[in-house]
Amino acid sequence: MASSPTPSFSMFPRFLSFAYGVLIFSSFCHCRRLQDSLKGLTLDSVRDFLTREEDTIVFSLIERAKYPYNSPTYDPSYLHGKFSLVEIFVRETEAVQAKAGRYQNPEEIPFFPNNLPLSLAPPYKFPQVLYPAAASVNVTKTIWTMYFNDLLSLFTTRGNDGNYALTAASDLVCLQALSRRIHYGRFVAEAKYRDAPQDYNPAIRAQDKDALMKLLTSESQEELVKRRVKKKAMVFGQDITLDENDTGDSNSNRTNYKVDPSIAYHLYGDWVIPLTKLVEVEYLLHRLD
Ligand SMILES: O=C(O)C(=O)C[C@]1(C(=O)O)C=C[C@@H](O)C=C1
Repeated sequence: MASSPTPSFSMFPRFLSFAYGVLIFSSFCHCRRLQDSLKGLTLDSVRDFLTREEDTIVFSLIERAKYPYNSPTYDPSYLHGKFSLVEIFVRETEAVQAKAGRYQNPEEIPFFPNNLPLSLAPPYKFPQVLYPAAASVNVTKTIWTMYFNDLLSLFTTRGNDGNYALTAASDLVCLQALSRRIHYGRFVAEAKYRDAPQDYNPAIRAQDKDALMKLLTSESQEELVKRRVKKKAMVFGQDITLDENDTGDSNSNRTNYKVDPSIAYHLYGDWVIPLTKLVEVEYLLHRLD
């Protein structure tokens, strides 16, 4: 029977040059992937993402508005413990989602990152387009407080229907959509910086937040975003009724909306856009670290 050749020391130089070749090739591929992903990061592409995210946010608000405010969901005394039902729901769901690999994606940031279990999913090579020293900008605490203290009562009716678990589940979908949109400000800032580093560098070196805010602000774009979100709330949230002979082609009965479109407009103008800009500024402050 032929025996397999035992590796001899004389094979090591060949093995080493092979391994070295693999290393060079894989870092070449990595660089190519990085370059490709950076090429894909343009102001248009990040704005496309923000536009698509509006759909998710508007639909999530419409879903949450199915239930009244349901205050026991937010009151720790309802469960006789330290945490409210919604907080427990978010913590536990994030743990399951962490195991499923959700937070491998740099676009996703958990509200409760401490003690999250490791991902069971094999690592996926998400494009690493963010500047590492700036990538950790995090405003989840502000989003959490804003959502429960300011937003919720604006688009839910008063009252209580006992659907606290469903309420918490819908809150989580809203929170995750808002957080993804707002933290996407890191990608917007990176795209803007790459477009014109010479414009941003002096303000970054001076750590001048006001100058950065001025540089990245486009009032016309903000107005366009707010008007589009308002329209989405009108189109996605209208009550659809069919008369007997209605073919479904007409545009009648557009007066009842599940979420008031002007609230969607103000939600963006007063919270979503300002927080996205805050993330952009914080990101840029660390862009030369
Ligand atoms: O589209 C941009 O340029 C962004 O920076 C995003 C955004 C927004 O949050 O929608 C924020 C700041 C700008 O003033 C305009 C819009």
